[in-house]
Amino acid sequence: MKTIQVEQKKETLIIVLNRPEFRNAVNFEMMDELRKVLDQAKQSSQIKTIIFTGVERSFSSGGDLGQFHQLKSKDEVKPMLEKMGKVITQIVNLGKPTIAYVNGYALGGGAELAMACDFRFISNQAKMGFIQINLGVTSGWGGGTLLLEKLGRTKALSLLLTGDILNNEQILQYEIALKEVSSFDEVLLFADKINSHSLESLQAYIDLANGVRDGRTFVENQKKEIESCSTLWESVEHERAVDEFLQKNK
Ligand SMILES: CCC(=O)SCCNC(=O)CCNC(=O)[C@H](O)C(C)(C)COP(=O)(O)OP(=O)(O)OC[C@H]1O[C@@H](n2cnc3c(N)ncnc32)[C@H](O)[C@@H]1OP(=O)(O)O
Repeated sequence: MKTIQVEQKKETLIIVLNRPEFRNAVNFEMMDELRKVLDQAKQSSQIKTIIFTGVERSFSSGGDLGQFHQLKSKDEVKPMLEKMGKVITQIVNLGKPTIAYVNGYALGGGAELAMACDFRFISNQAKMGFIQINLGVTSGWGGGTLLLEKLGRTKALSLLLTGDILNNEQILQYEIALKEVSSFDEVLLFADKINSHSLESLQAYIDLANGVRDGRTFVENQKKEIESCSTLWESVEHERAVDEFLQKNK
């Protein structure tokens, strides 16, 4: 892969955006490579959690302005937005837990990518901004909608309408990130903790969360819970865990 590095550590797939000379800006090639690797991650029974991060001092500086500024008309730019929009949808509907480790700048489309993940961890160097409005446009990959969904109207609009760039402390105040960490290992530990559970139970919870996001009714989602809980009841993990508890308390 030319624009991303991909490494599997136990049951976690780590995708590192790797265009340091452009502060990890997303270009067409990166979109293709992300699409391919995410397809594989979705299918693989060996991968439970996916982490996105960037090389050096940046998570991602957003869309590649050099490449995309050549797209002048609405008809030219729309396919680019749709292409990356599909990658964002792929992440959002991956059916497995996803984490963004924001290790530096996440600007414009870079912030949209980070918002596509279930969790965001940050370093003390993290800076996030929906700066599209400063360039006279809006978010265009779905990240504005994700920000509104995750932060609520007031907080999200305050970022989208001002184009402000938040530092690490402000990112935490806005509750955009779960935690600031001092090293990537802490993010891996969180992933390992998730991965200690069965893929089926992780997928069931992700499906439940997506059901709430997509406006499934309570009764529809409750049916999903009854289905997943009763299916997992028959699993070896459940049998063993309850046996252990009962033995311990004899
Ligand atoms: C899809 C729509 C969108 O995403 S709109 C948002 C687009 N993104 C931006 O406007 C952010 C542009 N970049 C920056 O503000 C800065 O580069 C940030 C990320 C703050 C890093 O600053 P700093 O560490 O000082 O690096 P620098 O500006 O000297 O950049 C180094 C080289 O990287 C390049 N670069 C940076 N960002 C992009 C980008 N988004 N697209 C294309 N190239 C980018 C710079 O041009 C610079 O290149 P060079 O070394 O001068 O040849």
